Amino acid sequence: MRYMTAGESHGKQLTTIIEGVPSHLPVSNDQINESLIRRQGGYGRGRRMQIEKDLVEITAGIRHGYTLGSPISLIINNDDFKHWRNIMGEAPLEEGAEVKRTISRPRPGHADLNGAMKYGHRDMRNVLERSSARETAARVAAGAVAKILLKELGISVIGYVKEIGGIKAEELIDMPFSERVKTSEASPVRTLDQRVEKDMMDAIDQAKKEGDSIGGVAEVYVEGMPPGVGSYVHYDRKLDSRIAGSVVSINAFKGVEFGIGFDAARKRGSEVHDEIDWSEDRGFYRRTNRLGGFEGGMTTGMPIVVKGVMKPIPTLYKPLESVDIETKETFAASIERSDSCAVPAASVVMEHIVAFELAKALTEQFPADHFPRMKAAVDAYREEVRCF
Ligand SMILES: Cc1cc2nc3c(=O)[nH]c(=O)nc-3n(C[C@H](O)[C@H](O)[C@H](O)COP(=O)(O)O)c2cc1C
Ligand SMILES: C=C(O[C@@H]1CC(C(=O)O)=C[C@@H](OP(=O)(O)O)[C@H]1O)C(=O)O
Repeated sequence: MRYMTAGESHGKQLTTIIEGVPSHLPVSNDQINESLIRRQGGYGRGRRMQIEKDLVEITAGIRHGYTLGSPISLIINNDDFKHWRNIMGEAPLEEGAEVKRTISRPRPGHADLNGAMKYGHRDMRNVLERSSARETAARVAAGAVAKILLKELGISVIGYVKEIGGIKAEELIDMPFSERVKTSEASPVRTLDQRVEKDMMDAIDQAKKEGDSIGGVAEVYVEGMPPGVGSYVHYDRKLDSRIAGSVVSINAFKGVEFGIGFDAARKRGSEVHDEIDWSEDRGFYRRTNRLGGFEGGMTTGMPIVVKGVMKPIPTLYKPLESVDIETKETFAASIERSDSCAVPAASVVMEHIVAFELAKALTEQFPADHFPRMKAAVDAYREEVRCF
């Protein structure tokens, strides 16, 4: 399975094309829309989210509610496009006319300056339109299809917030999956720890009041992955490394941890590794899950626990200084609108990005042309490893 996306933030629409989804998988607009709506929510978002109502249109690859095995094409409209029609250049420029409102002031923390140098753009709108996190809507659509495949195989994935602006949610290792879903959905900041929810909201409000922004940590929790998915035999088949790469590909994500993560650097081996045990009904399992579900680039069969670190939003009402590429003069950027914290929304993005990597790995490991055949193979493998 692989996917590509196209679309500018204020352009007409976003497009996602997913290739390699098995045939005969039931997929509905409603399931994808549920994911898109979840991504738009969360405390700390700016005015743009009041304009957009992300809904998917399926234009290829699905008939009568089932996948065909051919590429799936998904479209999401940008409702804001109607305000940007002229600036986005729907029609070619007339002879001698100039593009209106060109951007010559690169924003610190964004792709603007490096992207302009790389692609030779003097108007940095040509960079920022595509580097915007608006694109994560298209990625969530791909992840929503992956989540459907995983669910049919008995694998559940949920993302939530662990930390915002230094306020940490408690580790709730024993919280059941369904509780994680319910609690995070009911929380305005999508945390599992209701006691810190208000403090997180206050921290967002405070940052916003001061014209600043804050980041945090999102966590994705996965139950039901069979052991041995991924591989140790070659670097680019290690599933933890693929997940790490895809998490850092989310806009503003700067780091990844599995299980106890960076704490492992400060502990002894006996406090880090998970002892192996066996029982008649479970087969082999680990007594603890400090390594977060991976050993040797493969799943252990224990829950996958992965964290992603998101930097504070770079566009600030309290402007940072930069240099105009035309005048070479220093300026302090003033802005019209921005999110002040997008960690709650990004936790939903991360959930879908991890889901896609898991579904992709499973389609590589099991026959994946026809979903019922794939499911039979996964079920048979589960039984084989349970009796190992
Ligand atoms: C869901 C989400 C929403 C975001 N919203 C904003 C925003 O409103 N303003 C902003 O400056 N950056 C926002 N960002 C972050 C920028 O897109 C990102 O920092 C920028 O493209 C530079 O990429 P990098 O931080 O990965 O280097 C958002 C990121 C995500 C995941
Ligand atoms: C549009 C989305 O996020 C956007 C991501 C973003 C950025 O710079 O990354 C900047 C903001 O857009 P605008 O400049 O139009 O206000 C966010 O709203 C979205 O998540 O759908």
